[in-house]
Amino acid sequence: MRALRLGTRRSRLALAQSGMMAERVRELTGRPVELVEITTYGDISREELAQIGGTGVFVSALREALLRGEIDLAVHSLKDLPTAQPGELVQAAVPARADARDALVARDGLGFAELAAASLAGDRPPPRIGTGSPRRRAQLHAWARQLGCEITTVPLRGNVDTRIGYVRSGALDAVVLAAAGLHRAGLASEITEALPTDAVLPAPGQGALVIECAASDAELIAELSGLDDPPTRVAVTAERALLAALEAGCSAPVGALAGLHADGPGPDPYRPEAAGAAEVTMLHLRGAVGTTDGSTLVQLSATGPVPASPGEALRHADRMGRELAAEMLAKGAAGLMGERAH
Ligand SMILES: NCc1[nH]cc(CCC(=O)O)c1CC(=O)O
Repeated sequence: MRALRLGTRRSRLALAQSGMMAERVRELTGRPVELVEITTYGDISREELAQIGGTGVFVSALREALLRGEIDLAVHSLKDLPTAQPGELVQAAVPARADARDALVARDGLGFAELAAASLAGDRPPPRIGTGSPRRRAQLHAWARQLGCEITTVPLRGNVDTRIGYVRSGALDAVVLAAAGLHRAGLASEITEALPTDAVLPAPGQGALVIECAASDAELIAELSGLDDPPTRVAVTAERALLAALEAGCSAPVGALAGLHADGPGPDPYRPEAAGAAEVTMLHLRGAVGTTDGSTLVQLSATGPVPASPGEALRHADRMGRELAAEMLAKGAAGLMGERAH
C-alpha cells in the first residue's frame, strides 16, 4: 500500500502537530504516513512577521508542494491560512480544536494583572512583554489601561524555545504565545496564565489545525473526512468570515472566538413542529479590533441558533461572521483598519 506523504515545516511546533496528525491519519486509513520536511520563507526569514507583511508565509511552500504532487497532505495551523481558499486545494478535515486561548509565560509564575501591577509600587519599570502581534499588543495594552497600569510590548521573532528563553534569561518579564502551540510542543508547564478571552480574544482559528489536500484527490478527501469535527469547523468558519470581512491579514489586530453550546430543550426555529422538545444549538461569536496602543478597542458579539443541516450551519456561521464585522466597522473599526504594527 502506497505511503501517504505529509508535508511539514521543520519547527518543533510544526513537527509536533504534523506527527500527531500523521498518527491519526494512519489510524483512520490504515495506510503508512511519511513526513516530508519542507522549508518555508516564514522559517528562514529573520524579519518581523509584521514586516514581511503577507499572510500565509508559513503555508505557501507547503501548498506549492501539494499542487506539484510532491506531497499528498499538509497540516496547517488554521490561523496561519489566508482567508481566501485556493480552488485547487480543499480543507479535507478540521479536527477538534485545542485550547484557543493565548497564554502568558511570565517570570516568577506571575499572571498578567500581577505583572502589570508590580510596576505600580514604583520599584520596577513597566513590565516588558514580548509579542510582535498587533492583535495581542492592542488587547494587552487595552487591558493594562483598564487596570491603570503601564506595560511595554517588545517585538519578538524566533521559535517557541527562543521566545521562552527571553523570560528565562531575564531579558523580558513575559512572552505571549498560543496555548495550543505550547501544549503541542510539550511546553504546557511553562504557562503561568491562560489569558481570559474577556480580555484577550485569540486570532481567528487559533488552536485549530486543518488538513489540506489537492482538490483532485477526491478519494483521500473522502477518507480524511473521518477526522473532521463539524462544531470546530462551524466555529472557525464564523471567525474567519469575520476576519475576511474586516479585510485584515494575520498581522492586523483582529481577535475572534466562536463556540457552540446547547441551549435546549426549547423550540427549534428550524423545526417548529418539534417545539419544546429539541436541543437548540447556539453559535456565539465574539470579535475585537483595536489600535496597538490599546487606546481604542471595538468589541462586539453575536449569538444565534445554528441550523441542523451541516451545510446550512456553515453558511449561517459565515453570514454571522460577516454581519458582526459589518457591525464592528459601523462602530468604529473602519477607522482602525489602516493601523499596523511599527
Ligand atoms: N503565528 C505562528 C503560530 N501559528 C500557530 C501557532 C500556535 C498553534 C495554533 O494556534 O494552533 C503559532 C504560534 C503562536 O502564535 O504562539
